[in-house]
Amino acid sequence: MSGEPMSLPPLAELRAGAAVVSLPMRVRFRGITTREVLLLRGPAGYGEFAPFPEYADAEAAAWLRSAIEAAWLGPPAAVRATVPVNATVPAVEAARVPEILSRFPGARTAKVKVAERGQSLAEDLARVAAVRAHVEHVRVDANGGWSLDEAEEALLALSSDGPLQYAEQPCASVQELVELRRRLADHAAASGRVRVPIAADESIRRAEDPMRVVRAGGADVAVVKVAPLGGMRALLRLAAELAGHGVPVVVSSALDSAVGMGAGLAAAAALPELEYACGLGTGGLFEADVAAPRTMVDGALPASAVVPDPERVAGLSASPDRAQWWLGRLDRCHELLSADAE
Ligand SMILES: O=C(O)CCC(=O)c1ccccc1C(=O)O
Ligand SMILES: [Mg+2]
Repeated sequence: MSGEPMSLPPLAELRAGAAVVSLPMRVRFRGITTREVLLLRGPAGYGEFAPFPEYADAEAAAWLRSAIEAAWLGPPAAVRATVPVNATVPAVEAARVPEILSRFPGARTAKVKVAERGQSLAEDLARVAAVRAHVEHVRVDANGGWSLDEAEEALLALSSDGPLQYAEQPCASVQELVELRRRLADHAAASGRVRVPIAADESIRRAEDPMRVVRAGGADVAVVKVAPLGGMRALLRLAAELAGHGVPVVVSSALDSAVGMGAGLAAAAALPELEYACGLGTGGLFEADVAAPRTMVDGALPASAVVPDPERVAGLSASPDRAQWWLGRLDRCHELLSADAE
């Protein structure tokens, strides 16, 4: 299924190089304030196994495949040394926008979270306006939080005083994305303005998903993440297939630690075409990380791997019961991958 033959290391080898950390976040994001990560050490470097806790083992197994690729095989050949990234602005009040943007020095693109549960369109409009005052290209991410009608209304309002680069997952289902894209095309034709492009994120989790949403006519752009897709090489194969359909990709993080970010940056650095800034700048959302933060220069990050700092890793160690939980998950996902390989 993964294409590239890569033999599965024995479980004992994975366990020997495993460390579980818990990273504190500066702001609540995706409903969480700490991010747990299991680091793996292999002959080619480090890998990150960090599926969100609520994911089932079958889905989490793809993340393990990705971690093993990073630590046992290493990155694919790069065609660029640095990767432009976007600022990621959580659903904070507009007054906090300058403080958030200051963590992304030189970024010319910002992604703004919208449609947060319990918030209003007025708050989204204020947050996006505050971002527009500082950043050239603005995209929004609703995480599927709008109904079709809400998305139509919100996107027209949010693009009334400046273009949106795209709207990421405005509605939850592929069908809604298709219909929204149609409605937005009608508005564009009637107003003479450009249509707001749609990017699919949550609609793309497994390797077969992106082609499904693209064929249905639900996406102009594909948000792709290394770990859920099963690794850097799996992402590159997908990007090539999408390029054949005229759909560019945006490589993003899944709130990765500095190690996991290395895999995203390496995949982005290996893409033949890179049209958009990548969502790989979220390291700044952590209060502490397993390695010194990469330095963002002119809105870009170096694509090189980092080595976790043992002192930081020790200081960020998860509690013994959380570490046990992660090791149990590692065992189960390893078992799933070995059944797959038979
Ligand atoms: O794309 C970015 O700018 C950062 C990554 C990001 O937003 C994200 C991180 C973890 C989980 C979900 C998402 C998301 O894109 O919705
Ligand atoms: Mg998203």
